[in-house]
Amino acid sequence: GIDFAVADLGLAEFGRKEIRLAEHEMPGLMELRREYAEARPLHGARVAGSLHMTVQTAVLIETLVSLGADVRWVSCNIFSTQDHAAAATVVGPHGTAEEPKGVPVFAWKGETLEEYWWCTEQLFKFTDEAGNVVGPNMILDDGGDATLLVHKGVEFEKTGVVPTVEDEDLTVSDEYRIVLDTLRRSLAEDPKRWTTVASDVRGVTEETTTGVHRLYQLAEQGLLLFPAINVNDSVTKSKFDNKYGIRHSLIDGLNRGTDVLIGGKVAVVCGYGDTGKGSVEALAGQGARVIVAEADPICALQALLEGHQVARLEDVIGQADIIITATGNKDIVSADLMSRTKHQAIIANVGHFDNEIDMAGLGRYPGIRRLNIKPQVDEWVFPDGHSIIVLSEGRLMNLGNATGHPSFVMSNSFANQVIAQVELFTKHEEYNKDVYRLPKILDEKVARIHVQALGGELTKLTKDQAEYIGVDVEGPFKPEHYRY
Ligand SMILES: O=C(Nc1ccc2nc(N3CCOCC3)sc2c1)c1ccc(CN2C(=O)C=NC2=O)cc1
Repeated sequence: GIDFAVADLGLAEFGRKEIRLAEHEMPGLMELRREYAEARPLHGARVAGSLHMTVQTAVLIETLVSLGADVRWVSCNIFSTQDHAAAATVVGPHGTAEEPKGVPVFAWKGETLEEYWWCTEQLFKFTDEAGNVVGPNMILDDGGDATLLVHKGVEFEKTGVVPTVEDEDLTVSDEYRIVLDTLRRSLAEDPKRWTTVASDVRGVTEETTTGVHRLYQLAEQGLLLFPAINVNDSVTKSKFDNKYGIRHSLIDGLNRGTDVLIGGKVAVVCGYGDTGKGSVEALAGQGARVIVAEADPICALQALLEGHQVARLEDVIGQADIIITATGNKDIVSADLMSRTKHQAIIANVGHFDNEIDMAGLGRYPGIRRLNIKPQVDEWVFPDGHSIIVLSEGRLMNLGNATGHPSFVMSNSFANQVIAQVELFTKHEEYNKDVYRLPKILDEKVARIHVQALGGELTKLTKDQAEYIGVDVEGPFKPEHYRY
């Protein structure tokens, strides 16, 4: 039997139903299963995955398995696991709760940090045919925690010492102390463990900006232990996540959270990058009058040419019925600004991190009262009696008040992941210990599959036309620096 740690295998039946529905909305992954079914290019791959254990991720996992991979999985966030998806992934399409035949998953919603890092450590305990514990030879990462554990492990094996952090050394986070304790324990068991793991790993494919940033830092310091593919910067990943994912789930989150009519209202969107563009389009589509706040003159000009007023947040906050932050920056909406909103104005964040809205400052505002309406929806009442409705406690509301990106959007992201896993596993000799993006032709391949799935008919260039613009008939159609 397989090893695993999930909340409740009894949820597997529900999870399997939602996985089946999601497969229909994830044509990218299902097409890759068909295309690679024969070749099984990931036969022999042992993939350690650290990525939100959701219904969509279950489809990704089962795609890797159908391409021949052996997989172990954890979530990369202590709250993001959908327990029914985790259960269904362990049971598998042909197993039962009594006799699971799926994939070892170590994830449940609401893990403590100690549990989170214990789960992550389980990723590295594959067993080979002879029943020996072996490590992965591929990593699929989101945020870089699996990659971090290997790199820190190797670093401490080199010196033979895992630093003990003196309690008064407050600069070190509690989480880092947990990582050190995890490594100290594992080094005591086997002082060469992580060096062995690292030597087996052919490469890592990374999902998000945070993880990609960490990889570039390791590469710059010459510390990267294996090649990495930056999946985040595939056009069919980040632009689609940010623009089309948010365009869908911003409205979903607002409706589930407040059921407020958006038509006829004034919405202020801070930030007009891909996420802001998706947010503005969705709100304008519902009949809101949208005002954009932007620091970048190019993005601001784009907003104006789309017919939206561009103003400073502090000048228009009093007119706003709905305030959305999508800047990827911090300290966008202060408590003082929130004290000047209309009564029952709604504020929500869909930006990169959780620090766009100053929740700490709001909690310290003199005389403020917090009234919880329902999970992820709070009314904060100011001394003057007016209130503001805050969604997801200022954190990403598309996750807290809705269900994240829709399956079709994740199909694009995860098709890039599968292609990147196949690329690194089968051609790892062609890669140095550096960070790479997928070639544009593969980005286009992901797009082709999804165009076809939506019934689009691509126009074929004649040889003459292709030569005229200096491209191959089959692509790539744009230069590397092209901005879509
Ligand atoms: O982060 C994700 N999800 C998440 C869900 C709930 C949640 N609750 C939280 N808290 C904070 C403390 O107080 C209690 C509540 S944090 C948190 C995070 C997440 C990101 C990307 C994808 C990628 N993705 C999709 O978007 C769709 N399918 C996917 O795999 C998923 C989840």
